[in-house]
Amino acid sequence: MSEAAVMDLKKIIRSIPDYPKTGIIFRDISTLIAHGPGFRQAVRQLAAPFLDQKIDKVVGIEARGFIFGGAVADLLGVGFVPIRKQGKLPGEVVGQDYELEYGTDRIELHKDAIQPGERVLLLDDLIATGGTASAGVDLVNHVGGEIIAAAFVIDLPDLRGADLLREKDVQVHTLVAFEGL
Ligand SMILES: O=P(O)(O)OC[C@H]1O[C@H](OP(=O)(O)OP(=O)(O)O)[C@H](O)[C@@H]1O
Ligand SMILES: Nc1ncnc2[nH]cnc12
Repeated sequence: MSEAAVMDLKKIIRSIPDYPKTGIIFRDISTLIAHGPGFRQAVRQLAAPFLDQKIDKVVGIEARGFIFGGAVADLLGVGFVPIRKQGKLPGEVVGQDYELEYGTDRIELHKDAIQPGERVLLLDDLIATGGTASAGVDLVNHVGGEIIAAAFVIDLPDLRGADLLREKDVQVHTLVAFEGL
């Protein structure tokens, strides 16, 4: 990073209690991405461990993973591939069901978006239970990509999602952690 002061990104992320339901504290990255220097720092910190890792593709998970994934792909000088919620991608897809901290869902990936053997960095804003990211890893593996790592701005360690990924031998990179739900 340049001479610019290093910011505490945690202070720029807004926390909203009882959203989307009672008991959940929503960690809202909209305040971070609206903060120019904070957003830039987050993108640079997400990409930093991977500058020399010969990444071929960044895969970002809808919707908030697109914001960071697109910027990190640009910084690494590689292509960006979206994983989207069911029914949004127009080409032939592979899909995976998964459980969320607050519900269930299905995500999809274009079958031809990643070539066999390509080195993939998975990106999302936040890891909670790890259900979403784990499904994303499975999709990338299914089309023959090699997951090099998964990177997130926010870790909710009490929900053990990062541990789940590590148990699947995925390297995990996170920038800030919020204890509790
Ligand atoms: O680790 P997990 O328990 O799976 O939760 C993390 C996921 O939940 C949020 O996305 P959400 O499904 O709310 O979608 P959005 O980005 O479209 O708001 C977040 O952006 C992650 O993708
Ligand atoms: N607590 C939380 N805040 C923001 N996004 C989330 N996705 C899953 N859990 C979340």
